[in-house]
Amino acid sequence: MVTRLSRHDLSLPAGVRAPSYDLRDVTVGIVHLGVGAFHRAHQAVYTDTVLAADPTWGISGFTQRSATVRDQLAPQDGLYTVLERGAGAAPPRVIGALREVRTQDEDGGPAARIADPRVRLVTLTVTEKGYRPDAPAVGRLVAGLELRRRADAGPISVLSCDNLTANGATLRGRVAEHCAGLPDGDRLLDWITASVAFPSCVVDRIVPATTAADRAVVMAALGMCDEGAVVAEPFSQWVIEDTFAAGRPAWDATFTTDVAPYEAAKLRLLNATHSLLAYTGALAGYDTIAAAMTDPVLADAARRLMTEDAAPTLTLPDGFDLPGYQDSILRRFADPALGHRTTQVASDGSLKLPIRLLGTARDRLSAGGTPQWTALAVAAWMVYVATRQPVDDPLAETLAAATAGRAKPADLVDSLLPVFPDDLGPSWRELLVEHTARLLHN
Ligand SMILES: NC(=O)c1ccc[n+]([C@@H]2O[C@H](COP(=O)([O-])OP(=O)(O)OC[C@H]3O[C@@H](n4cnc5c(N)ncnc54)[C@H](O)[C@@H]3O)[C@@H](O)[C@H]2O)c1
Ligand SMILES: O=P(O)(O)OC[C@@H](O)[C@@H](O)[C@H](O)[C@H](O)CO
Repeated sequence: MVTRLSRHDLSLPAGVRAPSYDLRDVTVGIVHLGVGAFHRAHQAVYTDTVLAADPTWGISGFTQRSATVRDQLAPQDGLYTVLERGAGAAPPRVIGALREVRTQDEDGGPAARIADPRVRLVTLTVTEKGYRPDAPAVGRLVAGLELRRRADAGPISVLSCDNLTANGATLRGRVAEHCAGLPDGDRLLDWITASVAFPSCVVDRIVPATTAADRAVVMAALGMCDEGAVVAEPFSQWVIEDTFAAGRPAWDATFTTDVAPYEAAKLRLLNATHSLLAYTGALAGYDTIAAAMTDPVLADAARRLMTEDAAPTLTLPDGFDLPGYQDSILRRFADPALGHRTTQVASDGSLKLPIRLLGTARDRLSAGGTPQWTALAVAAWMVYVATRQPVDDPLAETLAAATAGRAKPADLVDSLLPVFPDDLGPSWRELLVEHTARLLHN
């Protein structure tokens, strides 16, 4: 039988990097909500790197929807491997930063941990869905902040690491809305205003869902079974607004006073293009983003979405190398090593498109421009929704009902436009109808 990765046997083969600190020295300073693949390949890696110098920033991770990740990681004492794939990949690395992994019902859940005075930071990766009013993550966070207030456990910071616009301010807004519905919500909100910081940050690393084949590669490298392994590209970036209330780890990140220019560049260039490739690629029969990038028509559309539509809307940080950034995005997408599935990136479009694409469309239209490639991406989503039922989206039922029997391009566009928060006007609708007609007749 193959041994399972655990702290009792960390005799890893040469070529596999192990934690450089003693796991027994690490105490918990961070509570993380949503222990998905991305957290394990991004924030937990940055944190792992600082633990030798400061072991007070271990992570207590709480799963949000199921016990699967707890069952994968708890028997491994929170240890797991990050396997980099693609040009310049580093050797496999075992991460020890996750010192606890629990479901939200265990040991008082995240609330009890957030009330612990040694905890000074809460981080979240709960997807775009996790910020909807019906999602539980914000309520769990607020319950923890209330317990912390009552325990007089001191200031704390809350850092959203999801792909949202102004993720810190957005989360602060959701927290305030949640407090407004509580019996003693005003008192809690006053305490939050005085004691809790919500810095914004921009996260970037492509981390596809782990497959059984990935786990087999990790097992061959480790000589041990690792149920919690994650696969990532070598590239990693984190730009963080440096406004923490109770200290922070000395992460090897970019700290700044204003993340907004970085955020717009990342969402409107990288994520928008990712969505374009996901929908047009899936409609053309490509399984992965890299396969879609082998199609010259789609690769050209990806470049032109960035250069013709998104770039003119951006105010870039000083010294930002725009052509280099755009080239690097296309190179990253084209790397076949990752196998990022078009259907994974295509999920939750009703929530992602307003964040990634509609800001560019609005800005180009109000400047008198014609955002052709942005319209192509949104039209491709519309055709995808109409032809790939059921789609993976929190509004799946609404989308199915809206598009049922809508075979004509104009009808399809009119059935789906109300899903978005803003009406961008008749010329936008016309652009969508043109692209939808072309896609439906291809
Ligand atoms: N994977 C990437 O390449 C990547 C890169 C940058 C940013 N991100 C951000 O991280 C998020 C998670 O990505 P991932 O790859 O870890 O996905 P994943 O599917 O591996 O994990 C998703 C996590 O979100 C939680 N979640 C999902 N729906 C929720 C809901 N309604 N309420 C509360 N929690 C919910 C899940 O329980 C899980 O912990 C993304 O949505 C994105 O915002 C991901
Ligand atoms: O993770 P999601 O579902 O919000 O979006 C899918 C991808 O576009 C995204 O994860 C990118 O890979 C990532 O944002 C790169 O940093």
